[in-house]
Amino acid sequence: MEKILVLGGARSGKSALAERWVTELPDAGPVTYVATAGDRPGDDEWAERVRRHRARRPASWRTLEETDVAAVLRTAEGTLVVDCLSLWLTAVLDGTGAWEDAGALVRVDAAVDELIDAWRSSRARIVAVSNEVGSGIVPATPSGRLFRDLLGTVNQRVAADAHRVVLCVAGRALELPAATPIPPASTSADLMPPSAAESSSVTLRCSTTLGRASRHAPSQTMEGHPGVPAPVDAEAERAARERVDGLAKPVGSLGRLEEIGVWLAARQGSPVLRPPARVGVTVIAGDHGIAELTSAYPAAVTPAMVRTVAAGKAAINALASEHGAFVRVRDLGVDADLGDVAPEVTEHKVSRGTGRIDVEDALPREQVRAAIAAGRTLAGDLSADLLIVGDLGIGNTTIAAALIGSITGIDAEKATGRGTGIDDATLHRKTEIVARAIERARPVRDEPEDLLARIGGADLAAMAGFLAGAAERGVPVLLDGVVVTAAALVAEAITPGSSTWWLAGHRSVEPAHDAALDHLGLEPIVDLRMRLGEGTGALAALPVLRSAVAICSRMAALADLDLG
Ligand SMILES: Cc1cc2ncn([C@H]3O[C@H](COP(=O)(O)O)[C@@H](O)[C@H]3O)c2cc1C
Ligand SMILES: O=C(O)c1cccnc1
Repeated sequence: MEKILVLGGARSGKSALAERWVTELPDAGPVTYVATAGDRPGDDEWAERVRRHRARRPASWRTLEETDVAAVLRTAEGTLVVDCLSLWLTAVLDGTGAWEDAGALVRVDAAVDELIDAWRSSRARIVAVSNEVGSGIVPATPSGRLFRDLLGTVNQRVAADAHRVVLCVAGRALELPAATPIPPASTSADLMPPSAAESSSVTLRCSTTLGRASRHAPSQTMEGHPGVPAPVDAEAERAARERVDGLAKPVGSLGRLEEIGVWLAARQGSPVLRPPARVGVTVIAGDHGIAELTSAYPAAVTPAMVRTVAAGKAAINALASEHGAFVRVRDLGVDADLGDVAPEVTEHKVSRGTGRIDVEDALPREQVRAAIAAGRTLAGDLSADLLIVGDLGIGNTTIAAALIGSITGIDAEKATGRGTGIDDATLHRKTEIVARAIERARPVRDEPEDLLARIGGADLAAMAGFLAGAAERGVPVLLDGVVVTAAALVAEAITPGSSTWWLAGHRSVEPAHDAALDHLGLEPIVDLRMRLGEGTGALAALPVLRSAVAICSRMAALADLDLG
């Protein structure tokens, strides 16, 4: 059920807001108010505060004075207001003696882990209130500093698993955006947009106070089974459809947004949608033997663009920083030495370029296998709850056309496009090369590894492994353009049924794209006449996906309209 975190300073209006929300809920069911304040014998002012709070609440609410919040969350049904996590933390510090004894911090850690676990798994709808205490100057006392740091971390961890987080200031609520440009402690620094780089050391330091400040999406903690896509939650899908149909609008009037919302609910495993909190873009680069014959640009652009993505200055970086996604780039098969960019950029490199696919194999089968495995690893080593993979490599639209032609059966004339913008003579040559590649691949068109060895490349193989790996782990993917969708066709052959975890982000100008999408039964979300790759078309669709989540999670029910 829905989890909401309300943050704010003292007297910001946070408790009143939480209570008002719950009072106004049409389907709150039985409401339990969990007061974590505890007694303060002999403190009359405190007793008066508690009395005032109580008087404000509806008489039908049950009040539970309880500091073991985790136990309450585990067994609760209906709706809970937990007020507040800061007093709960105070009680934990009191109970463990951790104010003075640093050795007792492990027990605080354990209590926080337990709370987070209960928050995540609780069947109740929960509105939790907590203090935002980090804005002032550094407290003068060690206990003040300890409390401030611990509470900041608790708030981060609770927020990471909340459907909504709001910040109250002066009695007004500010809805906090879902995506936070802060990488989890476990991932490498190359996921940061440049603007976040300065604050990263602070972030990582804070997040280790309690071991882990952010969680992996549940599906990410599962290894996944090679060759088998994770199941989707049909019951969540049915319940989400029913919920969406019952919102304050004519049935079906929000069109594709409704479909996307229901699709995502089935993959998140809950009819109550959560906006994607961490969107990870992995750009996979490689060179191709045919490039000089079929592209408008020289192959030297590939390594140059890898550097540009790593520097945060490519189109994909611009879109990602605008829409709260992280970008990393990996060289799987660039025909240049990129070891100096950053060690992780070449961590999975398997080749330098490929053979000319019209006359020879692209690469040996062992390299294909290694690249597929690398792709699977890359899909699993991010704590992202929405994945995007992008392509980078001069000549790669030729490879895409050949793969799409081989798998879907469309001929080279239909499959071949102008890529980066080639002239008629180059288009003619490219079409012949694609036709010869399709011919060479005919005997192995149903064998993904052999097909990639003949007419693919390390980058395409890694993208295919990535897309299969995401489906095996149960992480939704937004597909990009023609190159990524060519890899998706291969991934569907590696792990049949993978496409159930993918949404087509956009429709590329490249002619083979439509055939590939049709083959997969996918309908693109946007058509902006884009033809770049890098993952840009997928990111162009991300705001639409967020819109779908917004309508599905924030609207009133039709049944609650006051028709006089
Ligand atoms: C500066 C530049 C940046 C790019 N970013 C992606 N691509 C895209 O265009 C290339 C594929 O088109 P073709 O098959 O015609 O070579 C790939 O690098 C692809 O990622 C780029 C291309 C260029 C020139
Ligand atoms: O659709 C794509 O992915 C694409 C199109 C042209 C050039 N590079 C990529």
